[in-house]
Order: sequence, then C-alpha cells, then structure tokens
Amino acid sequence: MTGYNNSNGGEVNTASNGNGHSNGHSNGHSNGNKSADYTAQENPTYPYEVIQEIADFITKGAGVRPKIGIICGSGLGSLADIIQDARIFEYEKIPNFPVSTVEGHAGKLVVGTLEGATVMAMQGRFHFYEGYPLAKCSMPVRVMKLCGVEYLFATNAAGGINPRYGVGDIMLMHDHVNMLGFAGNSPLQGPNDPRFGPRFPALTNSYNKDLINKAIEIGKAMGIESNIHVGVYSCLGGPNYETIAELKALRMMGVDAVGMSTVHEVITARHCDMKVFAFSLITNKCATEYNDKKDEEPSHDEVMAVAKMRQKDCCELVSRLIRELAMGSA
Ligand SMILES: O=P(O)(O)O[C@@H]1C[C@H](O)[C@@H](CO)O1
Ligand SMILES: Nc1nc2[nH]cnc2c(=O)[nH]1
Repeated sequence: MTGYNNSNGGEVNTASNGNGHSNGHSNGHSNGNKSADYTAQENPTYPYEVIQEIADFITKGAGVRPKIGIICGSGLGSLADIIQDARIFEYEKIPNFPVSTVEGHAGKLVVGTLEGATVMAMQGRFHFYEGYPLAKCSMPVRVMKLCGVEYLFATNAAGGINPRYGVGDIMLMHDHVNMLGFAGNSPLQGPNDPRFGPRFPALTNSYNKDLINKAIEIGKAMGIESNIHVGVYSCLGGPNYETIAELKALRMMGVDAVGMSTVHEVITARHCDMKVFAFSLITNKCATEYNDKKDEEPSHDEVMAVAKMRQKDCCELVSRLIRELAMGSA
C-alpha cells in the first residue's frame, strides 16, 4: 500500500515514495496504519496512487469492474441489500478508507450485480459533520471512478422546504446550492490532479437529464407520480438541523430540500466526468414559521423511520432505472 504524506503544501505526491503512513488518514483499524489523527493543517487530498490502490483492492477482491456506483442515504442501506452475488467489504478492512460513524450508515461497500448491471454501493457515506474534510468525504467517488464506474446514483434523506412536498415524497435533484461552497469549502480544494479532472470544472449540467426523465416515467409506471418532484437540494454542514430564519433564507434562494451530504460527492463525480443521478427522500417537512410545536422539530429517529417506511419504493425506483441503463434505453 502506498504511503503518502501530503503536507508538502502544494504538489500532489504522484509517486509511491514508500515513506510510510504519516498522513493521518488512518482508519485506526485492521490495516496496521498507526498514523496520527487528522489535523486541520493537513492537506486532505488523497494522491491518485492511493485511490488506485484502494480501487485495485476492491476490483481484485470482487472480481468485477462495476459500471454504476450507488451511495445510500440515511436509512436507505436497503438499496445495497438488493444487490446479487454480493461481495461485501467492511470499511474498516479497506486500506486507507474512513469509517462510518452515523446511525443508518452501516459502513460496508457492496459489489455485485443489480438488474443486469455491475454495481458498487456504499452502505454508509461520510459527512462533513463527522469531522472529515470534504475531500475525504467524497474520496470514495474517486475510488468508484478508478474501479470503472461511469454513473453515480446518490441518494439522501432531506428536509422538505418546498411547501408542496410531503413526508415520504421523492425529489429528483436537478440542481443544488452548495452552502459549504459559499463558505469557501470544496472537495476539490488543494492541488489538482488532472488525471481526475480539470482545475476549474463546470457544474452547469451536473444532473443527467435523461436519467431524470426516465425516473419520472418510472415513477408514473409505479403509480407514485404525485409523490415525485424535481427540485433543488442544498447541503449545509450539520449536524444541527436548521433554524427557521435559515430555512426561510434557503426557500428565498430557490431551495426545495435541505440536507447534509451529496453535493460534495456530485462535485467530485462531475470533476472526473461521471454521469450523475441523485434523489432526496423527504423525511420531514421543514417549518418555516415560528411555533412551539415540539412534534414539528426534526430528529434523526424520524428520518430513519421514514426512510424505512419508504425504502421499498426507493429500491424499486433505483432498480428499474438501473435496468433501463443496463438495457441501454436510459
Ligand atoms: O446521509 P444523508 O444525507 O442521507 O443523511 C441525512 C443528513 C444527516 O446525516 C442525517 C440527519 O438526520 O440524515
Ligand atoms: N440539514 C438537514 N438534513 C436533513 N436530513 C433529513 N432531514 C433534514 C433536515 O431537515 N435538514
């Protein structure tokens, strides 16, 4: 396994320099990496070679090169349970991989087949609020790319700000507002390695329109068209949910649903030219007026309960869309 120490303040370390794991990207588990904890001064960019080694570990272990990557949102791990001929990698056992710390994110990578396509699914994603820098949160997207993935399917649980959205609805993402980006934070910060993508990537067409249209058709066929919306997602840092004033501001900005993930993954995927499909399961309605109703306050328990309740439809939507892709009609 390549060691890397990226505290050189500029250049990406593109060679295997054998200098050991002094970078702080330890997962503290079975790979024997004894490096120090992450410090904010450190550059969290993973060198290409390290990502390549993780990808090789997975493709060799699984014996396939997946075409579609899936990221399961909070409570939506069942999207990975429907994968056949599954080869399961616990994050703790993947060299240089972070570990999942959030309930509803099991911490497993599942590789196999779904509806005739080879897929790899993250049953557990990494969030900024867990203390991981954004480049680390979205590093697995680059691993997917080097495993052969061409399409990223990202899912999340989110609060509905658009008053037309109900709990349990699905919002197909057609755009996002990157609040962490507004605050000067990006998964692409730091030295750029052109083998992944350009220094200044465009994000104007980030969400694949054909896949959105296909998903709308599938929603109709499933008889859930009135529960399907197309809208704008915004990612905040979390882990706290939003104040009323913040929710009002987001609504004025044109945001339909708010969460704590996905955007950095989409940026990383578009940077390396993957096609992206993403949706939010609306797990709670966000209050945009002041009131004292305790039962209107969001909670992770509620998020998990709604995800469990709606997992069947979410799985069916994803499976059908993947079937269309595998048949070449999406
Ligand atoms: O991983 P996602 O974005 O689906 O999870 C959302 C955001 C927080 O992690 C959590 C809050 O309940 O759900
Ligand atoms: N930020 C945020 N994330 C969520 N995830 C699920 N519901 C919510 C919410 O209301 N706000």
